Amino acid sequence: MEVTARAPGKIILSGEHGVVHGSTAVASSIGLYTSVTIHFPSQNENDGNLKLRLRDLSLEFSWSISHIQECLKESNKADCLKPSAPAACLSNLQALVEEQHIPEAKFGLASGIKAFLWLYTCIQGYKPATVSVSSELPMSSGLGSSAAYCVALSAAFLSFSSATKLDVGKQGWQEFEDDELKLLNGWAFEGEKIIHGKPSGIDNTASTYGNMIKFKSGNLTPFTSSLPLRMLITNTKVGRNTKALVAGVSERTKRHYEAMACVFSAVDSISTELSEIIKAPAPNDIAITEFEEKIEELMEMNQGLLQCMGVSHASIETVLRTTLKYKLTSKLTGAGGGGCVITLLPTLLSQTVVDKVIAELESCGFQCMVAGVGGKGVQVSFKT
Ligand SMILES: Nc1ncnc2c1ncn2[C@@H]1O[C@H](COP(=O)(O)OP(=O)(O)OP(=O)(O)O)[C@@H](O)[C@H]1O
Ligand SMILES: C[C@@](O)(CCO)CC(=O)[O-]
Ligand SMILES: [Mg+2]
Repeated sequence: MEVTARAPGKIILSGEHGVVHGSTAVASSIGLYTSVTIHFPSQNENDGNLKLRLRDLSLEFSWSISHIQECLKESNKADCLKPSAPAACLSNLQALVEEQHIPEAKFGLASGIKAFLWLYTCIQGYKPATVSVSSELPMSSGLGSSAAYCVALSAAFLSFSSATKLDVGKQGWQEFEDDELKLLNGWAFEGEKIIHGKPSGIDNTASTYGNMIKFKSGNLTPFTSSLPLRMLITNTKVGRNTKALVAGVSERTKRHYEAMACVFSAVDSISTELSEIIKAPAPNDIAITEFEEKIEELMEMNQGLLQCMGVSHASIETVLRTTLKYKLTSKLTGAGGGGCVITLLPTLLSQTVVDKVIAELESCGFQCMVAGVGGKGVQVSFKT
């Protein structure tokens, strides 16, 4: 028996970083997924091990279940209905990861592996299994790869627990009930904390629920766009780490508290206005341009404030300058410092211009894709 869970990545249209400090932010899921399959061995296959296969990286990690149980005394007490943090056993999780000799170039994976061990043992306990992960999302690039990973892991593990009422015999993708989504989002948030340090919860919430969300201080308001929005996503391929960028903004806030409070307040107003514009009744054909120009102006203002926070990067500035040549507006998305930039593609923009701007961005070594905004959140599919 096995189950596959898939969880989407996200883009933040406005409010990243500010949201960690209490500002409103607006995010949307995108149609790129991380998938997690969990397979419980038959009696013949059972070697008493828990295995994690990261397919895209061709890496496999394996621990004997009895060894994990000995190390993680804290998760022995966990209740799958109550998401909890590994406070007292973080160093034991660290030791379980260190014994796996992760290649130095992939060192960022250590926190993801810790999150996996914590979520698995708290939700599933001490059963041998093979968990395989594959992803369409570039890792560490601002599209919420860490959140999609934590949401897909939590969904797969909870699918085989008493906490969910899914139909194991049903073919095809199925969705969770509201209370189940809340629980799995809670576990994914615990995973994100292990990876990020101090996440706001917006990324895991966007991945869990899908579509568009307004998010402030842990509170979610789902909404839909009155018009389809199309974004060009440019991956600068400059690697960065969300934890370090979030910590950098907090340091700047300590140094310049009053000034940063004003920046966060401006971010809050921009996100609130943006969500009002996007969800307002669809404009007629003449007003579409005006509607898109308002979104562009708010994106540009938000980008200016992200520069103020110190999270832009030379590669991001190159994307901004390049798209501006075509009268297009862009902003960084996610934690910044490299990673991905989004550019609104107006409805009336010709394909010739889209092709030209993509060609110019790709000639700088960047990678481009066009994404529709919104789409389904987490789903699971059983195989008997
Ligand atoms: N498919 C995956 N397999 C294993 N670990 C993953 C996977 N995807 C993400 N991770 C973990 O998440 C980390 C990247 O998270 P990080 O938050 O820095 O980037 P991001 O989530 O892509 O961007 P952002 O948070 O700005 O949206 C990786 O170093 C790894 O620990
Ligand atoms: C930078 C940040 O605001 C968004 C990362 O996608 C961090 C967070 O909210 O957890
Ligand atoms: Mg992340």
